[in-house]
Parts: sequence; C-alpha cells; structure tokens
Amino acid sequence: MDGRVFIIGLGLIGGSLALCIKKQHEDATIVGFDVNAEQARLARMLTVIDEVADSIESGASDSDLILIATPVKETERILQILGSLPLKENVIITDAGSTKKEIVKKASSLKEKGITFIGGHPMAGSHKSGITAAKAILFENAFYLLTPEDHISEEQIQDLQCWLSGTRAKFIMMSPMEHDYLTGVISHFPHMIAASLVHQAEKTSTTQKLVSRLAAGGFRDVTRIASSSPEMWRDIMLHNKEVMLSLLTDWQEEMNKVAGMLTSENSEEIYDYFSQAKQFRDELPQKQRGAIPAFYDLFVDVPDYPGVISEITGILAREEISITNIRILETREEIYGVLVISFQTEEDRECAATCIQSNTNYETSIGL
Ligand SMILES: NC(=O)c1ccc[n+]([C@@H]2O[C@H](COP(=O)([O-])OP(=O)(O)OC[C@H]3O[C@@H](n4cnc5c(N)ncnc54)[C@H](O)[C@@H]3O)[C@@H](O)[C@H]2O)c1
Ligand SMILES: O=C(O)C(=O)C[C@]1(C(=O)O)C=C[C@@H](O)C=C1
Repeated sequence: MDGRVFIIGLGLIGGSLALCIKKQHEDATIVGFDVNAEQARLARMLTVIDEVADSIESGASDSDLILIATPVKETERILQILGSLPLKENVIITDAGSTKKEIVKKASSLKEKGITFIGGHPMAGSHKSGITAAKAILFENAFYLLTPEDHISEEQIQDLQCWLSGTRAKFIMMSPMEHDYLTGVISHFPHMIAASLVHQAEKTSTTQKLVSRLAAGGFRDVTRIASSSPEMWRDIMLHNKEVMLSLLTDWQEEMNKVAGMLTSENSEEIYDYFSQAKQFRDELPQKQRGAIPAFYDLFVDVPDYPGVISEITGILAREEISITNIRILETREEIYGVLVISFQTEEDRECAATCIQSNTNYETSIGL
C-alpha cells in the first residue's frame, strides 16, 4: 500500500510498528510526532520514520492511517484532539494501547463524525522504552488484538490488517471488555505482582544488605517486567482499575489458601500447588510471543579471567551472529560467572549455543 502513515508516540511500540509498516509498504511515507523532540529526532536519524511532523495537527491532516502509540491516558487526549481536526475522508485511526475499554469509549466522538477508529493492541513488547529499543521483529508470531465496534466494516478491518501485515502477528478480534479482562489476567496483574515483589525485597534490603547481591536467577526472571516504564503502567492500572481490584481480591484469597497450607504443613496440598502450576506453565506455547518475553537469552558458564567476554563475542562475530545485549551475573562468585547473551531470534540463540559448545568447553543453557 502507499499513502501517508502518521505515528504519534515514537517509542518502543510506535517505532517498531513504523519499521514493520515500512518493511511491508516501501512506497508509504511514515510521518512521526513525539512530544519529546529528541525521540522524534532520533527516529528520523535512525530512519525509522521518513519525516517529523511539528504537531499532531500538521501530521494528521493528509494521513491515510493514524496510529497512536503513547501511554493510554495520553491516547485519550490525542483522540479528543483528532476529533476536532479536519481529516481525510477514508482515514483509519488505530492505537497500540494496552487497554481498550476507556479508549474505545473516548473514540466514540470520532464515530459521530464518521471517522473510522479501530482499537488495537500488539501483544508483545519489552521492559525497555524509547525509539532505540524499537525493532521490526518485535511482533513476529505475537497476537495482535483488535477491538472493532459493530459499525466497522470488514473491508476497513482488512485495510488495517494489510497496513499492519509487516508485523507478522496473528490478529484476533474481541470486545474491549473481553480484552481488558484477559490482558488484566495475563499482563497487567503480573506487572503489579512483579512490582510488589521488588518492593518486598527492597524493604528487606534496608536491614539485610545481602538481599540485593543475592537477588539473581528466579528473582530476576520473575521481576524483569518491574523495570518497565512507570508512566505506561500507571496509566494502564488507572484504565483497568475494576479488573485489577477484582484480581487483587482473588489473589488475596489465593494467598490465604497458601498460608493455610503452610500453617497446617499440608505437604500433599503444597506439592499439588507447585505441580499444577508447573503443568500449566510448561504447557504454554513456547514459540509464541505475548506472555513470553520477546527476546532470547543464552546463559554461558564462564571462568573468571580477563578476555573471556571478547573470546565469546569473537566466536559469535566470526559466525555473524548478532547480539542484542550481554551482561554478567555474579551469582556464583569466586567460582564461575554466568554470561547472559541476548539474541533477537531463537535461531540465533541455537546457532550461538552450538558455536560456543564446539569452540570452548563452557556450558550453555537457556535458563539458570
Ligand atoms: N512496552 C510494551 O511492552 C507494550 C506492548 C504493547 C503495547 N504497549 C502500549 O503501547 C503504548 C506505547 O508504549 P511504549 O512501550 O512504546 O512506550 P515508550 O515510553 O517507549 O514510548 C511512548 C512515547 O510516547 C511519547 N508521548 C507521550 N505522550 C505523548 C503525546 N501526548 N504526544 C506524542 N507523543 C507522546 C513519549 O515521549 C514516548 O516517546 C502504550 O500505550 C503501551 O500501553 C506497550
Ligand atoms: O515482555 C514484556 O516486557 C512485556 O511486559 C510485554 C507485555 C506483556 O505483559 O506481555 C506488556 C504490555 C503489553 O501491553 C503487551 C505485552
């Protein structure tokens, strides 16, 4: 497709969607706007967008597709602005926000003016923010949830899916209510719990200095998402307040049940609690994105000597395997360190593991 695509909010998601759209529709012109001028400048410099608009008004006026990728409370404000502007007759407006009920409600003013709005939510992401974290591969195989209202035609939905086909995501339609409940359970609530676990550890760390140094492995796995943007999560919590409060009540009941099992030392129930959770977790689809993090880590046990990192990166560079991140976990001090290397694809991770195993005697694994 050709035409003008206007992306408002040039962060992780806006930037990644811009890359996907450009990859699939080379003749389209991608125009971007961000309240943070530095993000917009970077987006242009990194050729994620073709042009920077200096306001929402100027970017929106002659666009065929307008995509809002800002924190959800800002999205509400932007929808209101868009509703007051002269737009192209057949423009499609969509968003990428993590909540849908409040956004679709706000967009009803567009419906009254005959403007098409289709709520959207690509179910993949990361704890990283900003344009520099954007990548075209982010949504591959992920679910992309759409919440079209009844008056939206099949053709308009097809047009939007065509614009977004470069995401290589799988589209699913649902109502805004259903969306907010499901994402509440599998995304919003886990983020709240992750933040609460970090708070608990932080409190303990004021009296137990070793807590921060020992917080590795499982703690890091389960709290990675607590490093996400606080602005984004504040807005999501406020939008999905009812679902969050109801899940919190369920969770408190669940924790009371756990306390009961422990108090009565009911070993069979405790075993079943972990066993049933393991079974459900193990059966989750492995290759799909979504609730599973959108990057691939390889753990390498390395001896603590100078030059070991360049040795490993040298091996991977010779095989032309790209690394997106590299860090050392010091969980097993004075014996071995654990080098954690992140890759963009599972294939890169598999190739890297094979290379490291055939060139060194360091052990590799995909989990600690
Ligand atoms: N991060 C994820 O994992 C993820 C995944 C799917 C959907 N989402 C949703 O996508 C949206 C964007 O999230 P992100 O991770 O890209 O955040 P981000 O912080 O990386 O980017 C958001 C960008 O929006 C800009 N912005 C804020 N207010 C603006 C305004 N009024 N006008 C123009 N630009 C404005 C910010 O300056 C920032 O550059 C959010 O609604 C979020 O809920 C996030
Ligand atoms: O991988 C992560 O860091 C994410 O938190 C991504 C995640 C999720 O909870 O799965 C976060 C919010 C989005 O709305 C969709 C995806």
